[in-house]
Parts: sequence; C-alpha cells; structure tokens
Amino acid sequence: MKKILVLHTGGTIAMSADESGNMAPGAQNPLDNYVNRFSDEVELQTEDVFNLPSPHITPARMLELKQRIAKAASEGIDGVVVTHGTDTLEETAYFLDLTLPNELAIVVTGAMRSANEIGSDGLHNLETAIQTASAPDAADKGVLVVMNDEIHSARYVTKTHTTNVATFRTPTFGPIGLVAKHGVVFFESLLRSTVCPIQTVADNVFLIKAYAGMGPELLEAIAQPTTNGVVIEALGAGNMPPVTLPAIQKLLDMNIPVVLVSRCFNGIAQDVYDYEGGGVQLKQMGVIFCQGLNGQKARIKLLVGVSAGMSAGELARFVATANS
Ligand SMILES: NC(=O)C[C@H](N)C(=O)O
Repeated sequence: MKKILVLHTGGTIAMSADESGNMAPGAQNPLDNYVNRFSDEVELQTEDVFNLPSPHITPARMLELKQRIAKAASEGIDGVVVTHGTDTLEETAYFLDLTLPNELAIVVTGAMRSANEIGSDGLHNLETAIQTASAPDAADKGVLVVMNDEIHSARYVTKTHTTNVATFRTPTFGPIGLVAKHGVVFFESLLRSTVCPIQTVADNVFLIKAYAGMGPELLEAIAQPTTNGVVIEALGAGNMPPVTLPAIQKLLDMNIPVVLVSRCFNGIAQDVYDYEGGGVQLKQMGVIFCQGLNGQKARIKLLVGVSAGMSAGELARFVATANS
C-alpha cells in the first residue's frame, strides 16, 4: 500500500465562505473531513504545516516546507501532496522543484472555490493530487501541479485567471498529463531541474516589469549594496526602453545579477533585436537571458542560485539554461 503524506499550508482550499461570500482562514480546516476514497491502495498521513493565504507565503516558509518534505523519504513515505493557496502556488511548487532531490512524487494542489461554495473544487483537486502522487511513474518528473484534472510541471505552470477553476495553464508547452476517469496518464516527460539543496534563503531579489515609457527610477532605486539580484520582465522578445540602460549598467557594475525574461505570456526571450535597448545590446552588457520562465519563476530560480552561493559564472549558466 502506498503511503502518501498530505501537507496543508492554507489557501482557499482550506477556507469556507461566510454569508456574504467573503473567505478567510478559519480554525477548522475543511479538508480534515476528507475521507480517503482509495483506502485499500493508499494510506494517508496528514499534517497542517501552516494555515496561510498564499500571499502571506515567503521564501522562508517555502524553505520550511522543503525541509519537512526532505524528511519524508526516511519516514517510509512514497509520495507527498501539498495543498496551497493558488496566488503563489507556482512559486512554492517551483522552489520545491529546484531544491528537493525527488526520489518521491511531490504534487502541489489548491482550489479556486472554498469548501462550502457550490461547485467547490478543493476535494476533487485533493483527490486527484493523491491519485497522481501514488501513480507508478510520478516520482521522476520533478514537482507536479495538479489542478482541474490536469498535470503540469512546476517549472512552467502559471495561474492565468483570477477565479476560474481552469486557471492553471502551461503556456507554450501545455500540461504533461491528465487525471482521466480511469486514472493518471502522463504523455510528456520533462528533463528534471538541477537541484540545489539550499539551507537558507537570500533576501532582496527583486522583480520589475517593463512598460512603454518606462524610466530608470525603479532600477535606480534598487541599485543598493543589499540587493542580491533582479529579474526584469522585458518587452517582447527581450528588449528595454533605451533610457533604462544606464541604470541596468549600474546594477551590473555593482555585480548585481540582472536576469531578463519576457513579459509576454507565451514564447521565450532571446537576443534578436540589434537596436538601442534591444536584446543584442542587453546580452552584450551582461544581462542573463532566462528562457521559458515567467518573471516570478525566474525570480525563484535566481533566488535559489544566489542562496546556493553560486559564483557569477555558475549563476549565469544556471539561470540561462532552460532545463537546469
Ligand atoms: N484560490 C486561492 O487559493 C487564492 C487565495 N487568495 C490564496 O492564494 O490563498
């Protein structure tokens, strides 16, 4: 019988709505009422790690969760399911993907509707996440996100809708599997992320979005000795307004890693434009192009690389390599 550890961290999946429809964490986790439908095949062990709405989750909390999961292998656990608020679920899932050598299947899930709303998706997502974590070939795929019957890689999945239950999507690539009526089907295998077994997390790794008419002010404001890195969500294929260039150069001169992704929802950033502020110039300056990740994921990757104490060269390779 497979032994699955279910770790609750909060979010809408652990909330109930009041008469006016408002939601907040309560004393009682409604998931505690979950009855294991697979009792003949799966033994569940459940723990409340914390009970936070996911905008309250920090890298320090992610590290705490990682450390709890790291102990699970020595406890005879076969797979781990994490329930989490959806707002920052993709960041926690990717953090775990980058920091846990997973001999175990690790599946993160959440809900868009609270426990007592009509059409509540929490228990269904919990159940399909448990099904996925106990599937025979779930263990070597990196951290997975299971929502709305789809299985996504933690590396690329993102929340795309504020309220719809079909919110989690993997732009450019699509999901890597499905939880179908007759069980879990994987139809895609990804190269595993390079794992950095960090013990602490760095602070002051920032994320800034570019926009038409952007000035240098935000980039200048973070050119501080305490800054450990910045990710810029650049325009299109990876370009910046020319007036931001001196501030970017200043950050680089201070040996602050500057990582670039595109603010576009699909595709990857590349150095293809050779005009002032274009990707060719940015790359020549020493900006690191990170392929395929959105801004919040690239920030997690940069944060993990910095926390692992990588040299400038190692960090540039780690961040720039799509499957590391
Ligand atoms: N659906 C959700 O879980 C959203 C909630 N605000 C959270 O992330 O905690």
